[in-house]
Amino acid sequence: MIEVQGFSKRYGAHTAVQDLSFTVRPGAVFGLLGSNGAGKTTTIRALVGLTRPSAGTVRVAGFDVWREPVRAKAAFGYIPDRPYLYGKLTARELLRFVGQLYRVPGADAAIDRWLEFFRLTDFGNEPVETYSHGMRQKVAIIAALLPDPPVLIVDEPMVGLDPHAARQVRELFREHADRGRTVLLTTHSLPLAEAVCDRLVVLDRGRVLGEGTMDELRTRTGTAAGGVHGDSLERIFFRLLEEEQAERESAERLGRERANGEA
Ligand SMILES: Nc1ncnc2c1ncn2[C@@H]1O[C@H](COP(=O)(O)OP(=O)(O)OP(=O)(O)O)[C@@H](O)[C@H]1O
Repeated sequence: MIEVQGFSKRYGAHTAVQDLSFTVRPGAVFGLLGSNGAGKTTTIRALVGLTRPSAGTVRVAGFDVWREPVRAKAAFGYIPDRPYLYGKLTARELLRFVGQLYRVPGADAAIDRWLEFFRLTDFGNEPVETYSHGMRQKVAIIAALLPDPPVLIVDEPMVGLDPHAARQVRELFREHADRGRTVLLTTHSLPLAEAVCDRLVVLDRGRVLGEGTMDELRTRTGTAAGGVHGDSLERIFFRLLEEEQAERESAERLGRERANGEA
């Protein structure tokens, strides 16, 4: 379970996220979508204990991440958008280290299975610094999933992955949730979000433009009819952005008219 209540983050005068609330229940994959700079990574960083909220609370598995960090952190796996991995360690050494940290029973056998799954077996004893971007991403994904965490928090999982691995990862997230676990992910891949997410929130400039299931968002934006297969979320996404822009322009126009009237 993930609970975000009234979360805001300010950097000086700039508000990166404004009053964001959502809940992700066990069994669900929840997608956090939005344009560049919308506030997705900021939200994820608050949830994993890297960015302190300016206001509001963030809870994982029932624990406030900032009041009970150790208990909260034991409950989630985190796949960052730019994973930091100890480059001098081999993938096996690094993953054994993670296994020991989380006291994963039978970690060695599980690591072998994971390396095989991601076609990394032949590279398992090579230092991670020699890995390609996609191979590192796979190691970061294994590190997060090895302890089989109740909550999985993922920032841009598909960057650098080949199509085969991208499909494997998409299925892994779905299976993780289907086993009663909680998955939160951010992505720019609308097809991924549409295929795997049960609920979505669309952010722009730190504010929520829309939240709900695909069906709820279709109804809310009136995008149910037409289009080609698989483009639903794209149409929803652009409709929400258009609505927001129209509202902003109308508010600005009103402001100008008032100012002119008073002058
Ligand atoms: N450490 C920081 N100091 C100042 N401003 C920051 C900091 N981190 C993020 N921001 C600002 O907060 C806003 C949200 O950034 P964030 O990284 O959360 O966006 P994002 O939705 O993840 O974008 P992207 O899709 O490009 O990764 C941006 O305007 C960014 O410039």
